[in-house]
Amino acid sequence: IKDHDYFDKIGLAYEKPYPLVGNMLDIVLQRKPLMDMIEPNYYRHKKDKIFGFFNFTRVSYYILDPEIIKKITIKDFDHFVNHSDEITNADNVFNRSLFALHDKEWKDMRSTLSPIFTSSKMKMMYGHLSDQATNFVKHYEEKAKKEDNLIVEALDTFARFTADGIATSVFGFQTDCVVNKNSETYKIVQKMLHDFLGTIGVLKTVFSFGFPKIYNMLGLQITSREIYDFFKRVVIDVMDERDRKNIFRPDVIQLLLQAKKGQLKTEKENELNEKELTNFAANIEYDLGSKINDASHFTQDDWIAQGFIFFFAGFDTTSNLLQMTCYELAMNVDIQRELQEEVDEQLNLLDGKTISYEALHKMKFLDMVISEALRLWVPAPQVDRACTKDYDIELGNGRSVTIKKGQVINIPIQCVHHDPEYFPEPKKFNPYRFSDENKDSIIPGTYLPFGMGPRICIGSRFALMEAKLLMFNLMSKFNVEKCDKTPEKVTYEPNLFFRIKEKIYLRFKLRK
Ligand code: HEM
Repeated sequence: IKDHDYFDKIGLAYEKPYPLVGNMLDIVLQRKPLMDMIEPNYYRHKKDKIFGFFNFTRVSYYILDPEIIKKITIKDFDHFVNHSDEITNADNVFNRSLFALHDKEWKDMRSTLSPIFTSSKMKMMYGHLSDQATNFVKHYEEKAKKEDNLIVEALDTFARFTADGIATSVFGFQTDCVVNKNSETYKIVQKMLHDFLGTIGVLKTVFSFGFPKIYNMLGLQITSREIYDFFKRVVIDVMDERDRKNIFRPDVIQLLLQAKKGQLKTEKENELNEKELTNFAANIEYDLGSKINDASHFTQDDWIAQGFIFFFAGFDTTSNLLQMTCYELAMNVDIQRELQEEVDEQLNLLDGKTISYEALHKMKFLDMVISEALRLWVPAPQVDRACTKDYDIELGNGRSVTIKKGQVINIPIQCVHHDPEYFPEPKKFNPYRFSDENKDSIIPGTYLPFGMGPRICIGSRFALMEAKLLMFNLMSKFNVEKCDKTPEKVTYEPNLFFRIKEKIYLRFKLRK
């Protein structure tokens, strides 16, 4: 309770804390999902623009105002360069990943990696993902021919597709997660998630947060040896082999190898004209002014950590996006028909060929559907920043607050996305919010499914390409329908992780 009078002293509205657990009682008792717990506070304090919050014993803040969100993430980014280390400190692999790196180390790594995720590089990897999406649909076509009533469990189905997609286009190896129920790779991917999100992982994280010194003294870790060895094999051993044998394959490992040698650059002249592509939710990569040509100071473990984070950050998020897009299409049949009309128009133009990167990214309704799914069911409903230099926020009417170095601010993305002031009838799935006529009226700072500013998700283009390819192929052959087991209402698990509680079953019905 040491700091419980902190917000009274600085004159800021806050939520009354309990000893030790602060404002996290509902989470500790597993009574509510994090964002359900935050939402009433969001509306209670909205006019204050910011409120104080006790993350267990630590003083932190929730930022509610879009203008302040923009300032913190973009204009005054140099005060908020890092994510908090509350979770990342518990694990040596996560801790060296781009998500967790701090200050100059982050800037160097981000500058080194960002050329991997430009549109020209996405186009280079496109073929692998396109093959995965076609194979996925072929597999289910075969199944549907045998089973008239083909019911799938959405998360597992799309997680298998996402795992195969990342394995081939990031790591350069073919996996069998979609076609083989007992796939070894899929077991490893599930173990990776379980290490972090299972009970033991959560207890370790909470312990490391409360007692960091004892945690380190005991040499505890979250990533198991098996997962570390897996990423060592698929990152380091493959890079070494390619280097030795001079093998080239268009995937992220190839680009990492180039980055490691300091040879990777963004070639502006080869980039596609983003304005001609519809990718509303995609990131703008900021110029960090750090030109890294020599990446030799990064260690083997640094490269393993980047391979790990590409899988960890990209896998569950994209699977969830696909699950919730299909769920909404099953519940909103008119929207599904409209999407299929757009898909069919493209199919007519293609005359049996596969769709190109450009054509896929010019499909406006597909982009509207995905953008809306990301608004309503944002896969990462909250992001944070640690304050690196004291920062004053003007709150109006002569009020201000100073965020101190080391304190953490949270941005409740889901609350902003669900606020009727910014998105009328917020719980309604309405892709027209993102039509050409409407999208300019979206207030900057109120739509941020991939975060915002220089620290925005580096993989947004990859995720959108993967999701669009799957949806295009799926909609061309199947109607996605609700069945007896489809839940009418979907909620999140009552904990810190943003995972859907209900299993969502859907019917894949072959189109006539
Ligand atoms: C629908 C899919 C995805 C969503 C919604 C998502 C969302 C996010 C969000 C909200 C952040 C934090 C941004 C911030 O703090 O402002 C983030 C960071 C990150 N994401 Fe994603 N992500 C997705 C897919 C991916 C994929 C496919 C990859 C890799 C291939 C990826 C790699 C990363 C990395 C490395 C970071 C840390 C970036 C940094 O700190 O510089 N994500 N993501």
